[in-house]
Amino acid sequence: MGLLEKIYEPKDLRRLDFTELETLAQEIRQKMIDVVSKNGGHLASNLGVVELTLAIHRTFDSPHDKIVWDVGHQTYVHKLLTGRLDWFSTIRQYNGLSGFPKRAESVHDCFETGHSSTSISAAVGFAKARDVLRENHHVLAVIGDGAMTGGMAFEALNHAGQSETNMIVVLNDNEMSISPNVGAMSSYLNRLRTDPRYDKRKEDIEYLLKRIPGIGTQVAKMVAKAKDSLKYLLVPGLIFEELGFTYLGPIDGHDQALVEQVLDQAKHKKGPVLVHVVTRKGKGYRPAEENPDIFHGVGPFDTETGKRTKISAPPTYTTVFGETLCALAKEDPKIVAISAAMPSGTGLNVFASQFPERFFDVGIAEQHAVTFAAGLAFGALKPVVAIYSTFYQRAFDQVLHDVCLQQANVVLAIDRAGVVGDDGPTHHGVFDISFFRIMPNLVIMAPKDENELRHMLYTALQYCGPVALRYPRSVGQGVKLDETLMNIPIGKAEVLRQGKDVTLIGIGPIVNLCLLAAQELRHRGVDAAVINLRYVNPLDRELLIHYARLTKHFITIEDQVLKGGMGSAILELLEEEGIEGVAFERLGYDGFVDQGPIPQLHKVHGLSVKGIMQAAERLQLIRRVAQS
Ligand SMILES: Cc1ncc(C[n+]2csc(CCOP(=O)(O)OP(=O)(O)O)c2C)c(N)n1
Ligand SMILES: CC(=O)[C@@H](O)[C@H](O)COP(=O)(O)O
Ligand SMILES: [Mg+2]
Repeated sequence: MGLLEKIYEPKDLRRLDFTELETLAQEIRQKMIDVVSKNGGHLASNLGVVELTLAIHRTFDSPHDKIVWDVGHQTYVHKLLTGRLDWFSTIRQYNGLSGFPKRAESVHDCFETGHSSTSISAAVGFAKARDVLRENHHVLAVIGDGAMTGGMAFEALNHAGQSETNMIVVLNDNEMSISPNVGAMSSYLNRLRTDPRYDKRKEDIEYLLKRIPGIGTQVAKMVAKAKDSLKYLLVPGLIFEELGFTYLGPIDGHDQALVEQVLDQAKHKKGPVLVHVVTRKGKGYRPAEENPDIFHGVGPFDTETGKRTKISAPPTYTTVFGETLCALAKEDPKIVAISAAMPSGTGLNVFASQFPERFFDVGIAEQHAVTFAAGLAFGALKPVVAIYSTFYQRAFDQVLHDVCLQQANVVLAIDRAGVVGDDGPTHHGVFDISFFRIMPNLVIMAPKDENELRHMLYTALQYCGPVALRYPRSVGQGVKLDETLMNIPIGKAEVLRQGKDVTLIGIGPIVNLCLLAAQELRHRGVDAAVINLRYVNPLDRELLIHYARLTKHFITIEDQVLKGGMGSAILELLEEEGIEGVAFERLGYDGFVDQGPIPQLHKVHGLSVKGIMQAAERLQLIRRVAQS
């Protein structure tokens, strides 16, 4: 039995000495490497916080003390130390342990995350609640340097610094977001990390003071006590100090004893404290240390070599998007691209290397990314902002107020639209049609395959006004890619199959299921039309009205929540047109969706041929479909 098996709750850690802790840290790293090599997951970030997490749990008393993790992708160590070792092998799997903090999973997960830069706000909330209720516990936010680039983090620092409440922000600085970290704050942290003057000057000043005849030693002692004022002497203008925080650091986050010592110091200070901890992303596993970006969120891999299992598959939508954008940008020098800290995830890394002056990584700042794009557009450029669907939720008002209201020529590329798989409910991109569809002036399109994606991107860049283009996380359909790109008329759907008994309508690649279902229905004597809607806004009103009158039965399917989605848009259209008597079935999600493999999630939620057949049965077009 290893040491890890003997840790049932965090307090078990407190009886270990530093040699045992070193052994435990190794066991934790091995466990994470083994499990993530099978399930996939956020390995590098977790390897980097082993000593830090041990130190936090040894210094503080969770769940009495509140530990709020930012993003939450680095909570595997925390999970292993808080009674979840037995389920750890199920992490990120269907019905398994979540890859992020989950309140329902443990009392030690006091706040759920997945989206970045929320931890300080939540921690101020916990701290203020404690103050109001006159309770007595510690509150910590653990935030990475990447997450610290997000606007919410600055808003919360601003609030916390003035509030004078007791709370601790642990800044885990590994110089990395998913890719190398960007921005002025990152440069500032780098200056703090690398400034040799801090320790040197402190020693020099103490030495000089001690040499003042008669009173030197006394003064040196007084100054050493007044550490904060000494620090002002040494590192003037520390941003965090100016904001009202006591700044402690930078310290080596892999020095177990030192981290514990400084956290303990922070614990006894009054008011907000920021502890700046320097760690190495991927620490302890060479492939991850060498490629922290690849091992940020990694699929299954060989633990010996760190190599991913290669499966031959068509290119992903993301890859086709990135390559098509580069091809178009070669011809048009006005095209520029913007990423919010995800150049490789969005396929814009290729653009970044080909057109470095025309590429902008703004950090984890989706709101800024969108308004910045509006500014670029009014400055006569053609900006393409590529953000995951789930992270566009952050930029709702910027799209509405800064892009749509002013009709800015901005292309909003919505990557990871639809369910995304193992990251689960925090990351599924299943709301964007609903929240974008209500925005006046916004054209919304989604391709049925990667070839259509290319034409749509071309169309979006030709169009005058805001366009949103949504596509999923998955690999493409493996179709041939046309060399010459063409405009797809705005608001025109595509009839994939004629039919007179029922109309199956889909948007995005999920529409391909309708073709398969139409064949099945044919065997059952039902003649189904299939429409690739292409545009949710504007709708192809004429075509939809024609098929409503002809078939009188509609089945819609979308990789999206039902409320406010594509099916809802068509229902609204029928109502507006006063068309009655159309029997309607909508397939999509009803609320948050669990984690799990994408095909399984589709199946569970009826986004399948069987699901369409069952819908046809409910419409009484066919008799009962066999249950399996
Ligand atoms: C709002 C939002 N945008 C983008 C992301 C994607 N994302 C997840 S982790 C991450 C990098 C975080 O870097 P950091 O906080 O430094 O943590 P590290 O992985 O380095 O430990 C990004 C960009 C996100 N989770 N939330
Ligand atoms: C934690 C986080 O938000 C990202 O790391 C996300 O998991 C990336 O998802 P993809 O794997 O789809 O790029
Ligand atoms: Mg980081």
